[in-house]
Amino acid sequence: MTLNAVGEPDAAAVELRGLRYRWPGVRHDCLAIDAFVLAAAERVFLRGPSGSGKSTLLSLIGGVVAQQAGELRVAGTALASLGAAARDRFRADHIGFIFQLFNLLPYLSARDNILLACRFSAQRRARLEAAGTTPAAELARLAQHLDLAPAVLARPAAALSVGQQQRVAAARALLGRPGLIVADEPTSALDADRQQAFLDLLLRECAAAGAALLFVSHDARLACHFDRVVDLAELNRADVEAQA
Ligand SMILES: Nc1ncnc2c1ncn2[C@@H]1O[C@H](COP(=O)(O)OP(=O)(O)OP(=O)(O)O)[C@@H](O)[C@H]1O
Repeated sequence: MTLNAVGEPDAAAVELRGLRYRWPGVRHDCLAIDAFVLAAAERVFLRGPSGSGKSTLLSLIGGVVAQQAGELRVAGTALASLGAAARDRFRADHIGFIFQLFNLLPYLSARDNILLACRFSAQRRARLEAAGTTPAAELARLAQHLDLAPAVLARPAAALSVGQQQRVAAARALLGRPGLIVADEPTSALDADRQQAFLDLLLRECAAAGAALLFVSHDARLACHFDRVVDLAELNRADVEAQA
């Protein structure tokens, strides 16, 4: 358990109860989860067969889609109490997403891609200010840890290698110290050595920022680096076979 500035336990990074979700036009629930908690600063490896609902769960946690039943809290806030625009703002403030294909803006420089995280979130900027730093200084610190040289930061995202894009996506997720980092198969495009190096960096930065990490991967070799392994096929009571 982690304590906040006034010595109280931090709210769980994610807390869900009785969650159900059915994609529009589909006859079966995609997700039916009785309970799942990701504690503040906890690191969970989420696995499950293809089609078991991992990306759907991440979309719900990120407020990209809205749950149809049950309770879903992120950093203590019930997402059902927020409209779509407020969920977008909440995501920008509190969640750093790293996607499988990184979702960088190709014509913006690596530096501007990373700074976007703070441009869209006053809370991220405020957290850095409270820590006595600035987005530019924090970017420089992260870039050094993530082995992104100034010449690389100046290049358009479209001109970066896959490994560089991945580290830029990680810096963008981490900038402004959100309490939750969500990573959807971020290592699938890398060879084994670079997967391990990237995971080490991500775990170190999450620990330094006190951020919880929800990491989706098919690669069981990475699971030993996490506090807990969760198998969505066991957690999810929806009839996934019926959806196939
Ligand atoms: N936009 C959508 N509309 C309708 N059905 C969807 C949509 N997105 C996903 N699904 C369905 O929801 C189920 C779960 O998909 P999801 O992408 O969450 O699985 P996953 O565990 O992330 O799979 P993978 O490991 O292959 O990425 C699948 O049956 C899929 O076809």
